[in-house]
Amino acid sequence: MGTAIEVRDLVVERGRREVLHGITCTIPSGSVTGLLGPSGSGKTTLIRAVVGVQIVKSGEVTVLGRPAGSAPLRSQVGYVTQAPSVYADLSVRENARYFAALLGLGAAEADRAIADVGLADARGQLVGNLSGGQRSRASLACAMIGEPKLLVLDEPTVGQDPVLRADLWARFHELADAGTTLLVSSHVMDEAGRCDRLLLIREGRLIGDDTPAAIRTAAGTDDLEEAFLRLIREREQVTA
Ligand SMILES: Nc1ncnc2c1ncn2[C@@H]1O[C@H](COP(=O)(O)OP(=O)(O)OP(=O)(O)O)[C@@H](O)[C@H]1O
Repeated sequence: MGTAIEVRDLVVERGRREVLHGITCTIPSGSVTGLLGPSGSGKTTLIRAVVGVQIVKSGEVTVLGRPAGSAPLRSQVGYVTQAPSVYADLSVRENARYFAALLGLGAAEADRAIADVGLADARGQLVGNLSGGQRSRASLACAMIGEPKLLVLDEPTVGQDPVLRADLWARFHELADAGTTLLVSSHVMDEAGRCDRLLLIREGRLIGDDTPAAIRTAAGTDDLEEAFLRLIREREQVTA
């Protein structure tokens, strides 16, 4: 398994305050990596650096062997922000066909992506009339068109019911099995166990980078939420 993302000594300032303090990690190809951490810990900032839309103070981010944000990566990286990025005045199908057309792809690709996120029955509806959870899935469908090699998803399951969340996670793993790399942020600990690997971030620092099983073993608990808390306490003792 190769490396899809390599982050080295990444320091980022936002609003003249340092919010990432030297992050180093590698993310393997063809896997689902979860980026977990409390609100404000720096998940979105790290994601933005990976996608190449974040000004960085120092350090390096390499994606699929190229500097993050470089032009050849544009068709290979799908990014879904927390705010759905679809057109409210177009239907689900029109949105998907528009994004497919930008990549030189046809209606079949668009329809497949819509079905993949469970929106086939709502494909004719205007996005502006969808529920919040449906709108997020419409945005996800558009990012999945063209089978990008890397899919970066910022809290993709917020607002989804348990059945849909399970379906989406199953789909993420199917994509990973087919070779796609997924980086998925969440602050919901019960989703952490669904990932192949976890990056645990707190206050702009990585405090865990391993498989869920290894993190549970290291922390001496089966409960990932408790494991995260123990890692935080250990850190605080080390730095006290
Ligand atoms: N545009 C901005 N200008 C200044 N500071 C910002 C900006 N965006 C985020 N920050 C700060 O950067 C830090 C990290 O924010 P970030 O959005 O990366 O956290 P997060 O872990 O994604 O949070 P959440 O789970 O709430 O989305 C926070 O302290 C936040 O206040």
